[in-house]
Amino acid sequence: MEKIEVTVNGGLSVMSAFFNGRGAAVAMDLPMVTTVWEAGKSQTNTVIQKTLEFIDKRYRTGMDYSVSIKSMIPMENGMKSSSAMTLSIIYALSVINKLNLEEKCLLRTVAEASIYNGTSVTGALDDICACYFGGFCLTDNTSMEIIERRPVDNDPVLVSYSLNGRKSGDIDISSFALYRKRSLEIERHIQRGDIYGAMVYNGTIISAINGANMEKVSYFLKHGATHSAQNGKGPAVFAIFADLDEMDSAYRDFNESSQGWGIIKSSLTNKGLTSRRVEA
Ligand SMILES: Nc1ncnc2c1ncn2[C@@H]1O[C@H](COP(=O)(O)OP(=O)(O)O)[C@@H](O)[C@H]1O
Ligand SMILES: O=C(O)C1=C[C@@H](OP(=O)(O)O)[C@@H](O)[C@H](O)C1
Repeated sequence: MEKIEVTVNGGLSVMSAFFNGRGAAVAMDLPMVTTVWEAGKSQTNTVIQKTLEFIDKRYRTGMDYSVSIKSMIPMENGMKSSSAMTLSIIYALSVINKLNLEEKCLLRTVAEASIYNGTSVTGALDDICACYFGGFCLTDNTSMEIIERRPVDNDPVLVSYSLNGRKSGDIDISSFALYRKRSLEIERHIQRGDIYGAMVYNGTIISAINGANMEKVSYFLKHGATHSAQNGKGPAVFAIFADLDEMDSAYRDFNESSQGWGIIKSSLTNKGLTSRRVEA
């Protein structure tokens, strides 16, 4: 039996689309490997079932599928696990069913499915693009258009993530409208090419709305991070270092000082989606 295996990476938020529909994200080397094959219905979570249901309704695929996911991306921490998952499943289904979706149509379909399966408010096209293409991606999630893509340097990054996540689909974005003007400053950082500055300001504004785990930010800053803040809606906190020795010691010392939190050492990446056929 033929199976389709899809690999995509997670990422970080640069500008959350909750303010005005425009969002930006950057890919990070943190792979999720998803395998999909035609089979009787398997035990999956509701989100996966809803994703399969969306594609069946739209393209009348009329088959049952099994999905297996091996992921390095912590869930519900703003690290793009749901976009990676929805993209991978839909990409695999499009190959299996020979849907021949052109790129733009594929990405929009994934965004619509992300709203349908309850993991996204705006469709999160920014996150889907970063997972699909790699690098930096700025999108308008209201018109479902890609505004800009840029390659990134493979800078190393530490991310502290919470074992008690925060689901994007549950976020009430009504209060974000009050901060719309402030979010224009995030865009100015992006226009100047200051991605890390944008990430810090984005995380800082959302922390002002939802609260943040500031002790994690201060931990990283004290250990030499040049930039640290909540990663978008969080609760994960990212940290960028200029000095790799300082970064290593922040990584090493972390475990002893934290309960209910994990730490990941990774780097930004320009790697996009890859797929291959595998035999069962
Ligand atoms: N490895 C996985 N296996 C199954 N479902 C997953 C996996 N990763 C993410 N998900 C789904 O995506 C949801 C997380 O979505 P979301 O709150 O948007 O988190 P994130 O900020 O990581 O994108 C999870 O609750 C789960 O339904
Ligand atoms: O639900 C959504 O529409 C979004 C969720 C957020 O991503 P995460 O789910 O990764 O936090 C945000 O960064 C993105 O711009 C839009």
